Amino acid sequence: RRVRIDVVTIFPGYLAPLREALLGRAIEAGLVELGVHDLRDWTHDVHQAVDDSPYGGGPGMVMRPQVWGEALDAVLAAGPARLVVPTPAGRPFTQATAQAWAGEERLVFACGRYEGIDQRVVDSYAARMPVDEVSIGDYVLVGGEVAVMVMVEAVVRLLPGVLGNPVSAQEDSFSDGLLEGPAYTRPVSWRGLDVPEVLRSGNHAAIARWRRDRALERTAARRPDLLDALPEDALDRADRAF
Ligand SMILES: N#Cc1c(-c2ccc3ccn(Cc4cccnc4)c3c2)n[nH]c1N
Repeated sequence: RRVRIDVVTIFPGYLAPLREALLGRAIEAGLVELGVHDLRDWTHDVHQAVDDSPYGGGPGMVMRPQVWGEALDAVLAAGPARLVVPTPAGRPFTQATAQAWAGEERLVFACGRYEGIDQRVVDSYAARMPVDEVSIGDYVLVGGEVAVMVMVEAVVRLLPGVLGNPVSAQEDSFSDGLLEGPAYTRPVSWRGLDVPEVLRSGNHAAIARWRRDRALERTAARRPDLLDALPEDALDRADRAF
């Protein structure tokens, strides 16, 4: 099964890193097909204008619907797809979102800039296909390109054959609802700091318990919201010490 990913942007060069390393190999292996399109290819004026002033006033500029409509009609002509529009006002993009999208045949990402894209673009396509307005986090970026890089990486790593060691969905970090605990490798002592004894004990039950305790401790300290979101039966008696 292969996934076709198309990205429309006024900065196609911004997406070049997608063709490096792991994702680049997935593309070469034919697991992923990636198309990056310059939105300005669908302008017709000498200035290649893609933005205009916002109705109702306010700061900045808004991206014009006509150009986006022609670009997306052209890209979507290749077949049905899920349209993804990154925006600070989007629903949170989570591991669950990545899991869901990993099952799609085609994803088309519309990267906005300025203050975003005229809302009628989303509204007009939402009438005929799944359209997701998503945000990768509670901070403000200048455009959607970085968000698309994040989302494409999170999705493509889930595709069979992409990762060398295919972590199963339930083993993936965040899948048990807790943060990953600390990791260690050689040397056993480094700048006066030693690897925790238990990890070298060979006692796999003790190691599993220690790792769970560290994950619970870290989650309670850094992401208490994740603890609150755990299903009732997720924490056993030993877990409740945290
Ligand atoms: N996903 C995501 C995002 C974005 C994001 C995404 C697309 C666009 C297109 C334009 N802008 C700039 C902009 C627009 C409106 C207000 N403020 C800034 C973007 C920001 N910012 N932060 C995130 N987590």
